[in-house]
Amino acid sequence: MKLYPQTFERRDGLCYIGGISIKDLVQKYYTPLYIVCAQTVKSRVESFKESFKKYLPFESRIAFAGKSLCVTGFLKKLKELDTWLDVVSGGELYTAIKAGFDMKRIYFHGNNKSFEELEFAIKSNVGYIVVDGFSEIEKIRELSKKYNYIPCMIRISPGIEAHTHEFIKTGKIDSKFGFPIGEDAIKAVKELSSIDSVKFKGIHAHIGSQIFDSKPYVELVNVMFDFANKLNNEGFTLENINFGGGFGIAYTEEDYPLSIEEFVKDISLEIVKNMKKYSMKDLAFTVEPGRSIAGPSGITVYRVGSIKKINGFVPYVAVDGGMADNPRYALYKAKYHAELDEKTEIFQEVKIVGRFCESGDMLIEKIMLPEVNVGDLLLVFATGAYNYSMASNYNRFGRPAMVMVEDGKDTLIVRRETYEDIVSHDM
Ligand SMILES: Cc1ncc(COP(=O)(O)O)c(C=O)c1O
Ligand SMILES: N[C@H](CCC[C@H](N)C(=O)O)C(=O)O
Repeated sequence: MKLYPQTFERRDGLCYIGGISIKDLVQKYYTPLYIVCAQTVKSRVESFKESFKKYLPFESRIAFAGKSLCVTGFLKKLKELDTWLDVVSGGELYTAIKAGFDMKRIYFHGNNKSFEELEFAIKSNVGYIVVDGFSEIEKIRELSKKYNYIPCMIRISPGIEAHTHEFIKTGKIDSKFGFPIGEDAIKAVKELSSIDSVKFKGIHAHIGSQIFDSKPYVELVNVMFDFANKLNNEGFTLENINFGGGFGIAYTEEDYPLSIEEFVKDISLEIVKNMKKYSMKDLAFTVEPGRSIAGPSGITVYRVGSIKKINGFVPYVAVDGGMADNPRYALYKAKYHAELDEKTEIFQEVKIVGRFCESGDMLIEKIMLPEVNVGDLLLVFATGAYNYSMASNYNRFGRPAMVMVEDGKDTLIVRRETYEDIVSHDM
């Protein structure tokens, strides 16, 4: 099934991932449990790389969007796979440092970076600070008194509407992110370049997330080249154009996003056309996939703790997690696919709810499952991105553990939070 991580399989009535039975993993690490399939991560990264190699005769960079899953163990895996990285906070940057990431391969984003975060990034020698607004330019001007090399790009809002959830559209002109393309963006480049320590490196845009087709990207490539050409005409040279992330994934059988290769092909062909049209050279191109690498690599395992049947209504199946480890239904009415660990024969429609004190604490509004009993293990698929990274301690539940599996080996990359962890910040 397209929603399964690559190494997921059912054998003799049990589910396996990375060559290990989920029952065994749960015995060792309890529930809820996030499981990451390293093989899927690897093959999705390779898929980006191979596709660019095939269709783009220029340098390409795959910068993993840390916001989708930023934990040391996961970033170490990406480092092994030789990716770049996009971070949006001092905390994500610190995690990258802990993972031993090459700082030169980091893009530092954010619409309201603090002075301290900017200084931290400059001191850490990050590859690029992606400047997001005029207030940030003033912070950089101040920092230039102390530091003599500040590599900057600008984020532009390109005026492109991607068809996705309203909350995750970011390319519109009326957006909190970036400089509106046109006069403002040109003014930003001029102001930045007039600062002695600043080395202007290029332009970036991100149009939104969970996008299923390549049309808005093709439009984006054209808009970015048109703008790059304007900058060239004003005397500015660029070394990098970054098209952001947003490549959609399937959460249910009804989702049909383009494959990684299809996205990359369409983007690359448009880049090639534009390079010719404007006779440009010596440019590197970046994409920042988060969800499309981390998402399909992860599953979450819960244990069913209570079942409530109400005459004439769909039964409630409550698991030992919910909106604090996966807030995406509460935020976006996001849909997920789930299955039971040891049973496959479809039997009834149920609602999957969590254990948090909120009626909107739902994981799946409606799903057909086999007969469910208290104690069963429920697997929710495609939870690798924006689950752990958006998790909270609501109701003072600890965040679940995360384990990475590969070739029959399991590695704990996040330990389960204890009661002590939960009170550890209280004074
Ligand atoms: C600047 C930037 N790059 C990349 C991403 C990654 O998006 P996605 O996880 O949809 O690929 C986002 C948004 O999440 C973003 O804001
Ligand atoms: N930061 C991304 C969206 C992240 C969406 C993510 N939080 C989700 O759960 O889908 C953006 O602005 O395009």
